[in-house]
Amino acid sequence: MPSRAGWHPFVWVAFGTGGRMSQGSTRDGRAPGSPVFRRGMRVLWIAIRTEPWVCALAVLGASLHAAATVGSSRVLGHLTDTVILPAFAEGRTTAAAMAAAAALLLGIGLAKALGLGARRLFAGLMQFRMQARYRRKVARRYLRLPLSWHHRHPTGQLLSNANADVEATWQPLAPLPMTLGSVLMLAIAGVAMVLADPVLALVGFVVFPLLFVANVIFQRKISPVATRAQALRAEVSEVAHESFDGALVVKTLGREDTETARFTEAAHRLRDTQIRVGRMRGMFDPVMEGLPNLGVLAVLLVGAWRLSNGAIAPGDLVQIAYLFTLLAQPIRSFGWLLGDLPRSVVGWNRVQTVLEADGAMRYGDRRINGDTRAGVRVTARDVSFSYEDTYDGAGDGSSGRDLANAAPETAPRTTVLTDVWLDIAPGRTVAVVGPTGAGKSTLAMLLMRLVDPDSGTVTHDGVDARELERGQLAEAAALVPQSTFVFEDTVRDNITLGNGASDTDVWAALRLAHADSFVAELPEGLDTRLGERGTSLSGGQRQRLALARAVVRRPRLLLLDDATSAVDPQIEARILAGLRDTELGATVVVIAYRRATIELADEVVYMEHGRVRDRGTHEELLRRSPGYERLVTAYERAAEERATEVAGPPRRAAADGHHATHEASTTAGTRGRTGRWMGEAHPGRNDGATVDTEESV
Ligand SMILES: Nc1ncnc2c1ncn2[C@@H]1O[C@H](COP(=O)(O)OP(=O)(O)OP(=O)(O)O)[C@@H](O)[C@H]1O
Repeated sequence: MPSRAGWHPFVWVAFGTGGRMSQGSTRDGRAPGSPVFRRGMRVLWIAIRTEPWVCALAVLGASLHAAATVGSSRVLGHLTDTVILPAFAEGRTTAAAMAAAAALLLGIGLAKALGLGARRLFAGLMQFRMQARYRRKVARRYLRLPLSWHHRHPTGQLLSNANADVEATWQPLAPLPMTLGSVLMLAIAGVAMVLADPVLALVGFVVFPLLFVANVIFQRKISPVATRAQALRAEVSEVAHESFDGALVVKTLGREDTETARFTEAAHRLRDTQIRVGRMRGMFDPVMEGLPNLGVLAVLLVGAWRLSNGAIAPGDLVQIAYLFTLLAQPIRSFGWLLGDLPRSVVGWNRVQTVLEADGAMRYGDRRINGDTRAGVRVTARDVSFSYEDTYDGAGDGSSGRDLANAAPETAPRTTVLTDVWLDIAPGRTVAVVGPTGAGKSTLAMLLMRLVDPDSGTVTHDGVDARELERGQLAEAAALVPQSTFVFEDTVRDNITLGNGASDTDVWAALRLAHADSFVAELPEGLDTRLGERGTSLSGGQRQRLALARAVVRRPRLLLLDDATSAVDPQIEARILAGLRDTELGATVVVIAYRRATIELADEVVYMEHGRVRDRGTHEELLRRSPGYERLVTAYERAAEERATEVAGPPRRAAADGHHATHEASTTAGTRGRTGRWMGEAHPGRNDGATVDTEESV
């Protein structure tokens, strides 16, 4: 399994599907020519349309709260004039007046509490429902997108899309009902103030627009910084994911300090940007806090003058001053909403980039013909394929080389397969052999339709793979890569992956994969839970589980991409012989690096530099293909060298030449993120994994 054609975890579940990312929105939180506010309103409108009832209930709660709040000021004004002032004037008050006042205050308090509770409850419901819905959408999309798309997007970025971006998108839903309620509150308050005293109301009408203007200025200033913070959040998650995922490499090469420094740098960049956001909020919040208080002061000054003139009653002044203090909070909710909008728009754009990505992979409505119990005839006709050169370090476009988000049709590409012709008869076992970088794994991906060819066609039982209905190939074919993915689940569920296979079928598959003996020895057999990524298993055990997972589906086409590299050569040969001889009847394509495996194949396809150089039996190729002869001899020599190096009976020892030769190849040239090792005539494999013998399990 090549490192560059690395398998994304989603592949294990999906066995491939597809699409291409569509462009159209920039990542800076603004669609071209569309201001953040308008874009943000459109995002909120989507939520309102999706959850109309929950939203209506939240707004109803907010309105009740708003009306009760304004009502409470009116009640206070009324009580000042009818209860408090007469009490001061006469030195006493009636029990009936006191009871009426208490009942009024209690009623209004209850209405406020009810409104507040409903607003909070339904606003939260709306926000979390939208988050859950979009997390689901993003995850479903990921599983449907083709491998080529996953190659172009770092896992950390995908995690960030599904978490931070979705959360940011729906963050403004929390203050939204309050803000809508505030609009109502301002309207009622405006009317109440005009009715109480038009002159004092004028003071309010000056302060409220000021608050609005302050909000707009703030939103303009904070938008680009919030956008940057959102992108940096994704970057931190990417770096963290890479460091943790590559923990083994980091530890074995003593790169802890370097990785820590890399993470710290990203974390500091995020910290600095967030501090800038905080600083802006720090400047804005006091303004928002202070303006209503200035309003209260102005109201008191003008009100005192109006009172002394006898133009208003004391209750009117109390009512308006109290309204001002009450309104400060709801008006701030405009600020919260507007403050959240830039992040929301950025998050939405990032989420949309995923949701709109559908890619070039299309499906038809045809099914694979032929006998459903026999192998599939696979052909490749004049197939060429190139990879996009897509790596973008920051993933946020900041590097200026945002190839991961460049339109696929304009991204530079490197051709790795040229004019490949293949015709594999049903039930045959074919070994694909070639130096590293020759394109063997890419060919396997094409046969599994994890990617589509640039030109030419791949057919299964005569049907163009592009015309097959979605899920057909996943049903009929299985690909087992070298590096296997194990879910943190039981052995049984790791094998069936919920396909309903019986325990008898599971054991039969385990026997075929020579995994039955070690599974039987596990503490709870099929019910044993495996650690994250199968860390409780050896490399060879994981590979055999993956093989069992594939054969339990009784595939009609089985593609083994160096799938048994960590297994003892003799067991590997026995597994392959078993696959050939069972009533499975599958067509088997095995990317092979061991002579014993190659010799078991009915036919060998020899590849070099992305082309099929020769095909025939092993003996035929040895006779007429010097490159093939050199390669197979090198495999054999390396295997012998390893065998003599390994003293005593190995428990879990490297038992063939893969390790040594692969190490030689990795030191001979480094392969960067987009590096190429086309056509190096070396036989190495296995990325340093240990090889399991039967006893080792
Ligand atoms: N996702 C990718 N993006 C870009 N280039 C890639 C990608 N995967 C593989 N390549 C390149 O395509 C070429 C063929 O790779 P491939 O993995 O198919 O070769 P291979 O014959 O299977 O090699 P190996 O024996 O090392 O596994 C190599 O040059 C490799 O660097």
